[in-house]
Amino acid sequence: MSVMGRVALVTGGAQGIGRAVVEALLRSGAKVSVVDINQSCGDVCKSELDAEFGGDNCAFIQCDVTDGHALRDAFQKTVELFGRLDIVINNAGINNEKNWEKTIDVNLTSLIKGTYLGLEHMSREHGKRGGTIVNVSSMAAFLHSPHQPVYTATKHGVIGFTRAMADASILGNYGVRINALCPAFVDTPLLQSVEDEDNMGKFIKFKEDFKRSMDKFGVLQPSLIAEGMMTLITDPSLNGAVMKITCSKGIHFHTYEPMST
Ligand SMILES: NC(=O)C1=CN([C@@H]2O[C@H](COP(=O)(O)OP(=O)(O)OC[C@H]3O[C@@H](n4cnc5c(N)ncnc54)[C@H](O)[C@@H]3O)[C@@H](O)[C@H]2O)C=CC1
Ligand SMILES: CC/C=C\C[C@H](O)C(=O)/C=C/C=C/C=C/C=C/[C@@H](O)C/C=C\CCC(=O)O
Repeated sequence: MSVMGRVALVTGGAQGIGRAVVEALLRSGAKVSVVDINQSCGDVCKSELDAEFGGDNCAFIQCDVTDGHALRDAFQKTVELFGRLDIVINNAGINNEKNWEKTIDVNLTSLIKGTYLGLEHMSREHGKRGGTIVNVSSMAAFLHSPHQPVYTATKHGVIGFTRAMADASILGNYGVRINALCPAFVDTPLLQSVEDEDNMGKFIKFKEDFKRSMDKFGVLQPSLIAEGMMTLITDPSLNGAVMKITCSKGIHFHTYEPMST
């Protein structure tokens, strides 16, 4: 599927992985709505993207994804601005073991809301023409990081939810492909949260072990994550897929055994 002329909404799109994905989409001819809580970062992002890709191709919508009404408005505004919606990237995420309830709210609850809103705007069930959703999980879902138990739980949850919804989409003939992306460590501002007790909470005492884990597994560049993301967005054969991206194996897929009776 070509993304030329298609419309995408990317949560957490103002920096890091989200920003790299926004740029990849714009480069391929999509129009993109950047939905992010950070007004100043979003303003800088918007002016830089306007300079590179032209002013009519991208919008910044300031929105806290945990505010259900604001998130609904962000979807609506995207459709009003660009006339349609084809691609939803639920990417916004935080690492906060101290305020772990907020981590569940941002990383899982809001991602579920974003998926349901995406379906309202794209599913054949709602009289729409179909589309694609990618939910951002993490390799933490496979390595159950002892430095981030709640973060890890949210990323497991993202995979379970995504795979169940992908099956629902087939059963319900939604015409929407739903996939998950699991990067290992990526060089973004999120990595700085390892230094901060306000984020790590009582697990700050494992900080050095955490850093050893980053040294061991390496740190990826956001551009590679955007490359994997574009495959999930454009490959029509992918639904319920769980893409992993690691330094050792690059872009690859997790395989599941078929369910036995
Ligand atoms: N950086 C890494 O090592 C890895 C990151 N991930 C996941 O990738 C996704 C993106 O992470 P990064 O780009 O690394 O993080 P980042 O911190 O660089 O960027 C996250 C973006 O999300 C926005 N955001 C945070 N809370 C929000 C909220 N309540 N409402 C709206 N926007 C909000 C931030 O303002 C920021 O622009 C997250 O889901 C993260 O869990 C997964 C694996 C590894
Ligand atoms: C302070 C950092 C905050 C948030 C980011 C968070 O820690 C996160 O999501 C990071 C996850 C990193 C996981 C890294 C693991 C990498 C593992 C691989 O190299 C293992 C090798 C192969 C995988 C096996 C397979 O079948 O693919």
